[in-house]
Amino acid sequence: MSLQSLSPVDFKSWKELESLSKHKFELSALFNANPKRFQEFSIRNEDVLVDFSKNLIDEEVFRQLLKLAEEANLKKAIKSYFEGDEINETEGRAVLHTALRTSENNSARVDGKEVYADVQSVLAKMKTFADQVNSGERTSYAGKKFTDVVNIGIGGSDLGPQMIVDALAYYQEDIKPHFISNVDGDHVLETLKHLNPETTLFLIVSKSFSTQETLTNANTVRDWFLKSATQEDVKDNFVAVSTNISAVEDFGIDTENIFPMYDWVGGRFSLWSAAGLSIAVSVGSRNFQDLLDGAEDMDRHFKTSDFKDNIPVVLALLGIWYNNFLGAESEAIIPYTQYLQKLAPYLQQASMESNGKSVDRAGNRVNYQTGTIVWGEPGTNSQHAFFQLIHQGTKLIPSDFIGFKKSLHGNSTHHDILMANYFAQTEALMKGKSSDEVHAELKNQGLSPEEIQNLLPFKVFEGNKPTTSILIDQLTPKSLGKLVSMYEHKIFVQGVIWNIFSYDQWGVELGKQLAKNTLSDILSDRIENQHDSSTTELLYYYKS
Ligand SMILES: O=P(O)(O)OC[C@H]1O[C@](O)(CO)[C@@H](O)[C@@H]1O
Repeated sequence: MSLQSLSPVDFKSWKELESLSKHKFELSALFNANPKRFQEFSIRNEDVLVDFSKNLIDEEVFRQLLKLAEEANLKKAIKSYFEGDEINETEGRAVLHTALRTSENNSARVDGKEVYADVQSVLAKMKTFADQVNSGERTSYAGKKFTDVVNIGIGGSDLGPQMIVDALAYYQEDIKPHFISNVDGDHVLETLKHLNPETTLFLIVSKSFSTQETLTNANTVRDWFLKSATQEDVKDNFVAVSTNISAVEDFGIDTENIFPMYDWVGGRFSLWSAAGLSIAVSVGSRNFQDLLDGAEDMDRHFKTSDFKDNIPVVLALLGIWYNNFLGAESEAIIPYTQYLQKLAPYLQQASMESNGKSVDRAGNRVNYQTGTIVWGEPGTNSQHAFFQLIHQGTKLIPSDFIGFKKSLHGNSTHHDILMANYFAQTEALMKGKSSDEVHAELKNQGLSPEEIQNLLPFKVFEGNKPTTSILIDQLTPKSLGKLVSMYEHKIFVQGVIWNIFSYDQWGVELGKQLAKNTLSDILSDRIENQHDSSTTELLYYYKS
């Protein structure tokens, strides 16, 4: 069953929201008017607290946003998503990354076909592999314990695993992880410079096994490896993760060393699959399972909670409110932990490759905004980089502040300072600083009335900047699984309401095609392909 094609602009709630968006939402006034605002606009789910009370909404806006979800038939869509219907219609596929972490009824069905046993057997193979590598039972061609593992992949075959491995560095095994994604030879050679072929394990991850960057990098790495080893040794140090088994075999990888992926798991949602082998190897199979369990907890919450108490649904609706009604173009992700420094780049692909669409499910050009621009950096670094613009610039940038009650290494002096900044920033963004306050402050500093007048406009903070505080007990594999799953479902909900197909990515194809022609022009004596004059001149300049 496919998702229905309903344009959101035709919904009654959409029109209501349009007229509500003309109101002024003063956060301080809203808090003063409702002493229970925090209680009403926050959701607690086990170790996760989401406080969305510092958003530019009142009770009526929230009610209409929830209605919007109802009118978009979200309930039915969630059912189709979890039941493995072919909701990725343009590619004729189900979207079932959730099946990779389900334990419910020992069952997962894709278009009516039971896949649970197969998923579990791949997972078991991954865990055994990771355990054997980490215990030293599985050695390199030289009979040595692996000291390094290199993931070669790009996009979803890199960003998710890399983000998780980085985020869980505290839980890391002895083996050192590396990631090669860009087809930038300098980066490949820079990485190889520090590696010993006798103790390095290579994981080639490519769902299609046809991605130019990954295959080029894999070939370069294999050539480097063969300078010290033989073709026969490839089977001990190279492993592949792919749906394209025959292409992997052609590359020379032993059938035993192939971990399958599924076409019903999109690349950008594949970290839970064998594409996450670098995670299982880096942090161990137990932690990988905890990651899956955490994601499943959030899946359950998403599937069963009323929309008003449903974290992914509420986050998605807030995003739609800012994007479609208040004119925001982007949203910032600000984790208050360095471990999550790759979260924003990961979410950029997950969100922007999914919802960066301008054609609705009926094939018509949409007449409303869709996917937002996602960006961010960890606090407090971001405070010293781009917070000036969030505080005093002209753009509306709703921001997610992700913080943890406890640090991992237990240094409370640092953690309290870090979290003081987390709380202070959301408060400062909301409250701002009025001209009266600035006036009093400058007067106290002994400035003359004229000096005060000159300086005052620059020191005023308008405030009223929206933030959502996501406060989690501690960064563990389980809580991380929950956090990632939460954002995955937020993306799904937004796609349903925007009436777009979130799970294809045709928009990346054109550049790939042109790059092939351009490469042939670079490699041949003459430029044979038709280009615009700018590109032609640039190519001549490059070749000269
Ligand atoms: O795993 P593959 O097939 O090499 O693809 C890598 C990435 O390329 C894309 O198809 C496009 O960028 C992504 O969706 C995907 O994650």
